[in-house]
Amino acid sequence: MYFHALIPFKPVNPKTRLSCILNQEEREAFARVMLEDVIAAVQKSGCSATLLCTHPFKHENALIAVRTEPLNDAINWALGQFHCPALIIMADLPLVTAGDIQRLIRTEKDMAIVPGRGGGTNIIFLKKPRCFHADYYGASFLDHLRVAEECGFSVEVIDSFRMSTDVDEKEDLVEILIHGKGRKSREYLENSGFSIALDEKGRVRVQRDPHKETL
Ligand SMILES: Nc1nc2c(ncn2[C@@H]2O[C@H](COP(=O)(O)OP(=O)(O)OP(=O)(O)O)[C@@H](O)[C@H]2O)c(=O)[nH]1
Ligand SMILES: C[C@H](OP(=O)(O)O)C(=O)O
Repeated sequence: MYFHALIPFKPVNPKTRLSCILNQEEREAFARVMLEDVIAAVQKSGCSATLLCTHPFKHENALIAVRTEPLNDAINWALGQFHCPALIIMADLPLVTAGDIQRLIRTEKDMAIVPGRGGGTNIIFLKKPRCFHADYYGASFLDHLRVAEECGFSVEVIDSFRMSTDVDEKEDLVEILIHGKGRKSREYLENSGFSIALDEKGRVRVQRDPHKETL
């Protein structure tokens, strides 16, 4: 089945929670390569991509809508335009695969949802998007379940390591370095001097080659 994927994307000064290890130029480049990984998976799954961007942006494989309002307002504007099922997928999920996306769009329920760690929402598939409204930030996963209930939707919650791994904090980079084989995001991190190391308690963490640090 062929569906439309809506990908919110902030190209300017994104991923501020990574400011401790990446400067603004690097965060913008890193956000773009994560987006590339997401678009590649979306396209391979047979879906088309529309980027809902805060600023003007170009991509050869995606339609662009520039919306300057806050995230939820921008998504809710877009949902109102849909006459067919829609996928909302965040741009910071570089481990996602085409098979993962197909798993969502094949749901027999009215809605499929993938939680992010810490209470967030990483992906939503909606058969009737016009009835729904987005409520991202905070414990958005619980909020989206509540909205689904108000809409009378049946819901499938999808448990998936790859889809639940959103990249917000420094610690999340470990997952890309370990599980991101073939991903542009992993290549970017490796070329920027990142690698994994063990801390004194034996936990895996990221480290950066001081010669490639720019902060
Ligand atoms: N259209 C739109 N997309 C947004 C906006 N804010 C964030 N996004 C996108 O929404 C997704 C999830 O956002 P966050 O994880 O908070 O990303 P972020 O705002 O770049 O990161 P932080 O500055 O660390 O909060 C990512 O795909 C972002 O690119 C916004 O105001 N409008
Ligand atoms: C947009 C927000 O992302 P987070 O800040 O949890 O990564 C959410 O999932 O509600």
